Amino acid sequence: MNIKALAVAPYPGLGDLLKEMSREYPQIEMDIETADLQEAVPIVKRAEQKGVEVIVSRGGTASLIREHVSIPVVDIPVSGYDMLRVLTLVKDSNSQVAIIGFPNVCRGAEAVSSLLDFEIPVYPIESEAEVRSALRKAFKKGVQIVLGDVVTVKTAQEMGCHGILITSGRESIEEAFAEVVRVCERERKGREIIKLYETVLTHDAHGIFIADPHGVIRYANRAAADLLRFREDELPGTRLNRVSALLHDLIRKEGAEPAQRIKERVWLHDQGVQVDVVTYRSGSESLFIFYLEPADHLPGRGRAYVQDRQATFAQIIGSSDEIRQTIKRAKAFAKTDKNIWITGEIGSGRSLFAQAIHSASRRNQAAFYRLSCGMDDDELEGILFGTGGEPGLLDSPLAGTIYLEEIGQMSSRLQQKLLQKLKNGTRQRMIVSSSIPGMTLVKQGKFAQELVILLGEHLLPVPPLRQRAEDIEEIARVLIAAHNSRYGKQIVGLKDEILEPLMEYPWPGNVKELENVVEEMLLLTNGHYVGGKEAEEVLERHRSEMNEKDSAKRAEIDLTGSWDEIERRILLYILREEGMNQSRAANRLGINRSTLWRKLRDVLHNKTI
Ligand SMILES: Nc1ncnc2c1ncn2[C@@H]1O[C@H](COP(=O)(O)OP(=O)(O)OP(=O)(O)O)[C@@H](O)[C@H]1O
Repeated sequence: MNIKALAVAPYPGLGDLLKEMSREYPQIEMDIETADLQEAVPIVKRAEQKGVEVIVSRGGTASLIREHVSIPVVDIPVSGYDMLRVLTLVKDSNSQVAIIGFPNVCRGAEAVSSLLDFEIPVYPIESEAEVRSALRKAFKKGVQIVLGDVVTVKTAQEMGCHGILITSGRESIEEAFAEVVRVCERERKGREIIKLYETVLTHDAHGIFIADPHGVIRYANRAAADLLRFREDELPGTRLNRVSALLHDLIRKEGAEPAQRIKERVWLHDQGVQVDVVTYRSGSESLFIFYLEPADHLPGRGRAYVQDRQATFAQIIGSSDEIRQTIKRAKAFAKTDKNIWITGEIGSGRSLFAQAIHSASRRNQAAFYRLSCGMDDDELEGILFGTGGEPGLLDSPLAGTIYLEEIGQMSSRLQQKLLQKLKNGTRQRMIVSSSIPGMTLVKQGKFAQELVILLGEHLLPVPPLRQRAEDIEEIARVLIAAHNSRYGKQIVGLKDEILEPLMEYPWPGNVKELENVVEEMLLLTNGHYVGGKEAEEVLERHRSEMNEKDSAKRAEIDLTGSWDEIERRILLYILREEGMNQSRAANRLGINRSTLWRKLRDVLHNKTI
């Protein structure tokens, strides 16, 4: 094996000896530099960058180098022979002698001097800064000759005293060369083992990553990077809270109870994940090893609606003051962990706001569950509170935010149960929506006041579309762009003559209704602009349907006329009842969404109606 080494000799004579002796070790490719203490630092840093595997130096210079490089540093010892040589030299001198030096120099000095029956005081030092005061102490005691390292000798001479360098002889250098070979073999074996472990970890199907107590990721394998949606090389050095606030919370928990092994199920992006955190103690430091395993079966999934991709504030379109103020409030609420009560008309974007708040909150790595309180009471109870031993959403660590739509429809029995649960504390943030404000529901005797207070820690009224008519054009443009690609159209905008009636229409179904109107208009448009007769007719139909709404409500469904007319009334009645939500209407009618759309289109095309 060929070893790339650098020797830093603190005094020139050592450099010469190293050069001469390195010829006897052809496997060590050794560069030799002469530098003492600080002078050595830039030299060794450069050498490390160039791929030098080991550094050889002596005494204080070796110790200093060790602080600045991560490769091994071999210390040329001061052997018993070296001590013997120098002590023999000064033994018969009439002057008082002392040794001042780093531990490697002092080591053995006492043993050798006592063998020679030559009492010699020893002043050990740990750093260059201590040399002067050690010398002063020695001079006070009448010392005239000081034996030591380069720095000791230089300083003694500066202070007007004799200094004799304790040099390292051939035996010490042989010892150092043998150590270079041993250290390199050990390092290479260590590197091989690390490589082997890294290969195993890289190919492990589990996501594995390691974080330090400050939450900085030290290592991450490929599977972890995939689950966390980062590049493998981006993760080391990144703070865990930037990657996932939820996982970061786990180590905060682990930090509090270090003996425990943590097992949690969390929601990372669109994936349920089983997380195990093991604490590894390395010296005084604790490292957290995370094992991530994708978990396919998530409680509540399927029964409650878990949104995989969350909407964000960027998707809320509009530049009216009303919508801007609402977004501003909602963004401020997102920063807190308090429950939010959203009021607003059907289709006004309450659910969009709930999702955007979740996405901007610290819970965004956990799931957003959306449930309608209009569903069967027992089913809602099962999902929220658990059934058959399976925990409910309110006890599931997976749910970050639970959004309950139309909370006003919740039965008083479930209201009481939810109230009890909230009083005992839940892990989830609750967002609820209603068309009627909470306190009005209380006055109507439909809702428990205490629950309104607990769920409405923050109140977010979402304005109806008619109060922000200036947003209509902007929303319509985005809808047109989306539908163009869906229906293969090349529509580029709205004609001015349709914009005014669109802005004047009161939009009882709000943005949801606007979505339907624009979709209908677009389907009937053959040119490049939405407008003209067909578009006006679509709007006219909506207007007359809206006018019919009151009478239809009074008379329920008018059963006069042809079957087509009755079917059309039923379809529109159900659609309106479901807030113009086609999926829910189709569900209620027991037909699929495309059949509903086809029926609506036929009805709309039928000019006889
Ligand atoms: N400001 C907006 N910008 C863009 N799209 C919007 C905006 N507000 C609402 N929408 C869209 O309108 C539709 C209805 O919104 P959403 O479902 O959030 O309303 P809702 O008040 O929760 O009503 P519902 O209870 O009927 O679902 C959704 O497709 C939503 O993406």
